Amino acid sequence: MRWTRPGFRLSAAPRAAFAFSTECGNVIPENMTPKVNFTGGRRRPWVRPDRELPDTVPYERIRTGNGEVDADMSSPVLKIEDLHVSVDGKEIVRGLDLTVKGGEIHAIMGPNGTGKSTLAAALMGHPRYEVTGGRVTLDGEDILAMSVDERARAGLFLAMQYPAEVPGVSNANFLRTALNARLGEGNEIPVIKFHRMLQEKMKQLGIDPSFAERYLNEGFSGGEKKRNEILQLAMLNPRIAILDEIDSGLDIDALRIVADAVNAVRSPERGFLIITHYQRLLEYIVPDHVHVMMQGRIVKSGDRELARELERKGYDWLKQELGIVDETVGAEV
Ligand SMILES: Nc1ncnc2c1ncn2[C@@H]1O[C@H](COP(=O)(O)OP(=O)(O)OP(=O)(O)O)[C@@H](O)[C@H]1O
Repeated sequence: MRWTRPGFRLSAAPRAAFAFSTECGNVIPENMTPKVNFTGGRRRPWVRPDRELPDTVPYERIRTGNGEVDADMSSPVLKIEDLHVSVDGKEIVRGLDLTVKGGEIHAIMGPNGTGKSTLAAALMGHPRYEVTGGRVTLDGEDILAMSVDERARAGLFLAMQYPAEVPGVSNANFLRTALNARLGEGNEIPVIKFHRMLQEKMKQLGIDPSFAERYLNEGFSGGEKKRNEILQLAMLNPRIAILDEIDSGLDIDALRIVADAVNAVRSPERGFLIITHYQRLLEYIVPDHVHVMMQGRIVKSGDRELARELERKGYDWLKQELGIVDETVGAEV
């Protein structure tokens, strides 16, 4: 990806790639080609139904009248098997297994420093987080073999705990670039349709229209950044959405608005992985499964009752039950 100021130019780059590369100073190749070398399974590229499809692609892309991505009508399956992730040579995620299917909401809870954000960043392909073992597939396709950009186009989305500020790139421009990259070459959304859609979603989320032309996250309050992440989710229509602490920094009303927005995009075609510290969010966004992460792996799973129990009792009872003395990833296991 390339962008310069003033009169910046931003080549095709979905949001996560952009944010990660901004954060990490990486350069994403300017001429990114759509991923079409699928060899089977249910993955499909986003091409117009009236276009000839490559031999290896068993289906067409579906597009709604208002230009929204409504790409895959199939239910996605994200499968994580024995995942190990290291940062700077230190193993943080230590053998994690999890399957998220379309229509499901999985909440991941756990004490500070147990590897939750590391898991999210590694799934999205943050270059600092090195996957040292295990397997992650989306509908059978090897996610780990894909670039950040390809993961985003395959339908993975990460709402980050600390969204990057990008001076020089307006929110609207960024979103249109990301959406067009998601739609694929030749299927770009017309400008007017895009702005209509953007205004509609901003209204739903209670975001002031002036935020469209403000630089991405620059000077946004913590809560505004989080709402903006959900705006991106609502616009990009991902298949698997990973939300890393979207509730932090939100006041009670904003929490409700954000939760309503997530509930509004809940569907059998979309799975959610929600990282949170607070049971309150899970009263609004009711999860199907709740998992507790300690020492870089899932140590207990249950339903929303588990979140309530954690709220009442804290983590100590669980540590005692499981015989865990130090839950952080720094601890020897
Ligand atoms: N980019 C990084 N550089 C160095 N260390 C890192 C990095 N990312 C994560 N870590 C380390 O990995 C460990 C787990 O961090 P992580 O942010 O994944 O935990 P978490 O469970 O999300 O914590 P919290 O609930 O506080 O957000 C911590 O010790 C942290 O310092």
